[in-house]
Amino acid sequence: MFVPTLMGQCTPEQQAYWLPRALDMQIIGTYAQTELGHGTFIRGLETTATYDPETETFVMNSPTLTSYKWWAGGLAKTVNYCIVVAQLYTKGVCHGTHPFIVQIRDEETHMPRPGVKVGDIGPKLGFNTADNGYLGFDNYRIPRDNMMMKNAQVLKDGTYVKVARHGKATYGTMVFVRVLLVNEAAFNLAKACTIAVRYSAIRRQCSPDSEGSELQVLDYSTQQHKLFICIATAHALQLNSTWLWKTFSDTLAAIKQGNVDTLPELHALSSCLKALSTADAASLIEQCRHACGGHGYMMSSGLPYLYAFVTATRTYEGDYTILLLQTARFLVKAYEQVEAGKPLTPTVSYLSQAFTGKKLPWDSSPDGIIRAFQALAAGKLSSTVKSLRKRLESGLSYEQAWELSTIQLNGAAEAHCRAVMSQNYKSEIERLTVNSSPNVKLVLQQLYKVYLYYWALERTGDLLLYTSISESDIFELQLRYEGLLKEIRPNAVGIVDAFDLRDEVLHSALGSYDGNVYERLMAEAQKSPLNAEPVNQTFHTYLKPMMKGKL
Ligand SMILES: CCCCCCCC/C=C\CCC/C=C/C(=O)SCCNC(=O)CCNC(=O)[C@H](O)C(C)(C)COP(=O)(O)OP(=O)(O)OC[C@H]1O[C@@H](n2cnc3c(N)ncnc32)[C@H](O)[C@@H]1OP(=O)(O)O
Ligand SMILES: Cc1cc2nc3c(=O)[nH]c(=O)nc-3n(C[C@H](O)[C@H](O)[C@H](O)COP(=O)(O)OP(=O)(O)OC[C@H]3O[C@@H](n4cnc5c(N)ncnc54)[C@H](O)[C@@H]3O)c2cc1C
Repeated sequence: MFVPTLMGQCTPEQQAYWLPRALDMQIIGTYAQTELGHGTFIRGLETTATYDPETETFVMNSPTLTSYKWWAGGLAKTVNYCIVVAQLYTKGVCHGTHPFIVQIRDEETHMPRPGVKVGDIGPKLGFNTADNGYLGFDNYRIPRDNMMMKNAQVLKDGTYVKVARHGKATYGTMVFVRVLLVNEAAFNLAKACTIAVRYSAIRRQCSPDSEGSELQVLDYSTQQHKLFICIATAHALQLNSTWLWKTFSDTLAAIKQGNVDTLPELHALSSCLKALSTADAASLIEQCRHACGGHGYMMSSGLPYLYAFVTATRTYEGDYTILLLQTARFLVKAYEQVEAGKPLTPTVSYLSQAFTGKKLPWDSSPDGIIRAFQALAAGKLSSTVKSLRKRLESGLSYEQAWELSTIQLNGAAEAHCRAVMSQNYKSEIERLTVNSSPNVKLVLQQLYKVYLYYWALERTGDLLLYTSISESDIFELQLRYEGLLKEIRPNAVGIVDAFDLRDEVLHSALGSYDGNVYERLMAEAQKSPLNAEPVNQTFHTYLKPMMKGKL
């Protein structure tokens, strides 16, 4: 995050100075925004940067314990520089949060600079290869030029000058990383389902009849139900990630031309896609672990590490709930635009035909299901706006009405995101397979149908509310879904092999390409320190005395 922020928040002159040093690893930096007391609420950050025109410096200070920077990766022992997000004060006026480049350690000795308190925040659920740290300032001075001045400046005399064309320019790095995290979610879910599907092809357990041999667990419908949605979702996230990256790049290009019109939609998309992709990936990686029984619980399976790494992405770079609420803000505005007969931006254009007051006729084709997801999202949004307005009419303020409606707002945002993801998934597969062989087309179509049927069956309650789907339609869809799993089974291992993930990347005794699971599990077990000697010394110091009643 250090380099992208230098690129996004520095003037060209500042980039010319800092970027080569960062890219050359002469300086190592991190992005320190979150504090002990605040992560989500950026406007509530307490670290201060007060400009002193006498010395043309900013005085960095941590006025409270809760103002200590907390969490930044590499902060504890690795970095010697930080991008610090602090409340900017000049001429006695606070201008809100701004980014500053702050040296925290000596470039030669690596000792913390005087006035800087820095350390490690301690063990975490995962991510323990990163030294996430804390950072406090005691009236620590930095040169005026260390304020990142692309979007705002403080002149030598302390005059504050706003440069950015849009109010949230300083939030740009977060949008960039959120876009990257959708790809990260896809990549890690692909690893987990490669491990689980390969292992499920090796593992034999239970024989349906006394004479027969034990079945590959991948043959069981319940195992296919656990795992094939994981494969389908890995593809869905990858294709949405590529689509979102293009949307991001187009928006950035437009902003460079002075046009910020598409930024609100990008913020809404990056927020909900980051939220859903990281949450789906984390829960499906856990599902892959469930599918591998006891051996899935071994660190040597690679699955606990993947889960611990990915579940953090649901929180950092914007908590799941918070980001969905950002998307909901955008959706409520879109609803008002429909009412006013105004044009809509592409990803919410389906709303213009949605509020008919009638249930959408159920159509179980892939396009029909995508339309149903859109109807579901529109229905939830409409119901949410109705709740908001009912609360406003009761005399509540907008903030109070909004807060009371946030559960529904999040539901509407999640439904919208599912509809967008489903639409992108199908259309990207069709675009990319135009010249593919019939077999490749068939397999990829089967996978997006798994995704559509799975989520339709997960949302039958909502579909009954907003479409004409009947009990028998649901019964038929369930049968069709279960039949589709059986069609995919023969290709399942080939499909995960196609992720082309090397053993060194999988780090898994269960998922290695050669399938020698049991030999690898035993080999990993031998590495346990407890196997260094036949009798551990704790027998003599604890067990034996206890057995003799001497403890
Ligand atoms: C090479 C591959 C690598 C990939 C990486 C994988 C490995 C990564 C490994 C480790 C990395 C971990 C690093 C983690 C870093 C962090 O976690 S950094 C800290 C992240 N923190 C957050 O995300 C905080 C979340 N909070 C916020 O973003 C904001 O507080 C907020 C919730 C958006 C609220 O902001 P605010 O109160 O200022 O604004 P609002 O009043 O809600 O909205 C005002 C209007 O502004 C619009 N808005 C808000 N944010 C943005 C934005 N980012 N872009 C554009 N517009 C934005 C918002 O829509 C409102 O507009 P409106 O008034 O028109 O509705
Ligand atoms: C592994 C990891 C790495 C990280 N790396 C960095 C880094 O490099 N740099 C950095 O600056 N930060 C980093 N962070 C911090 C991260 O950005 C924050 O943890 C994240 O933004 C969430 O903020 P928080 O922890 O204060 O949680 P909070 O915002 O306190 O959330 C706690 C709970 O309150 C809820 N909540 C909060 N506000 C609202 C609201 N308005 N409405 C409804 N519910 C609400 C949340 O949904 C959540 O359920 C990292 C975090 C992790 C886990």
